[in-house]
Amino acid sequence: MTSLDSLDGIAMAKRRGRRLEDTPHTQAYREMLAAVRGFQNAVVQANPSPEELAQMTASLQEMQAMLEAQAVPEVERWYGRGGGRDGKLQLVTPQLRIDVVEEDRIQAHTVAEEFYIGMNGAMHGGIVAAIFDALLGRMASGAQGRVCRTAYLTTNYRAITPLNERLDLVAKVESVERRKRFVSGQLWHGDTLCAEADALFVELLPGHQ
Ligand SMILES: CCCCCCCCCCCCCC(=O)SCCNC(=O)CCNC(=O)[C@H](O)C(C)(C)COP(=O)(O)OP(=O)(O)OC[C@H]1O[C@@H](n2cnc3c(N)ncnc32)[C@H](O)[C@@H]1OP(=O)(O)O
Repeated sequence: MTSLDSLDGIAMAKRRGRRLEDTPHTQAYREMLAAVRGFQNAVVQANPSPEELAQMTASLQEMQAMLEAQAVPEVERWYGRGGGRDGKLQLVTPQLRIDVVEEDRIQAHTVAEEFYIGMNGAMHGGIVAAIFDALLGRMASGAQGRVCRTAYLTTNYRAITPLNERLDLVAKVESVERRKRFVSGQLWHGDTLCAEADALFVELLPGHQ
């Protein structure tokens, strides 16, 4: 099964949402993902020579083939799992670290590395929105681990979001109507409000993808 073959959304989310157990093997996977993050940061900052580029491309193609030989169906993958206070094993956003979890409020922080650059030292706006999607989605899921999907997410960009600096995040449940959770969030750099978002998450019903 590939990611194109889908299970019931609730069943998939319950299996994929579990924290990845700690074994030497999964620890090695965590270390590889951390190395990929480091690599991504180096890629966006370097202009290598043609010889270096040819060498790196050949190495990457070799590594890609190793990974492709070990591909597993989505439901068995370690990527996207994790959970806990250090967030998920993923590369889409900077690592989000959850500091406080309450029933209707979450506090978290992150530091976005160079890979997430838009222009002129500012974080890419799509990444800001992706951070809110992850954090507000976590808020909507709550302690019960409700399986929700984003129906809409509106982001307002108030000031540039700097890279390589601590950013503080807060998410709140504003209201709940049946399956709908209206959630808001803010992203701060010190005393500066960089961005804020509001979103609707709808809880899935059995049988929904
Ligand atoms: C460290 C932190 C990181 C950790 C992260 C862990 C957590 C990870 C979290 C990751 C999170 C990432 C998550 C992602 O990124 S999910 C990926 C992005 N989202 C999607 O792909 C969702 C696509 N859309 C759908 O699947 C359906 O439309 C959904 C499921 C949303 C609703 O279809 P469904 O058939 O189920 O329901 P319904 O149509 O009967 O509607 C139900 C109610 O909702 C109201 N409604 C619906 N849409 C809208 C709208 N746009 N504006 C206003 N209202 C809207 C509607 O009027 C009705 O209201 P009412 O009549 O009841 O009053």
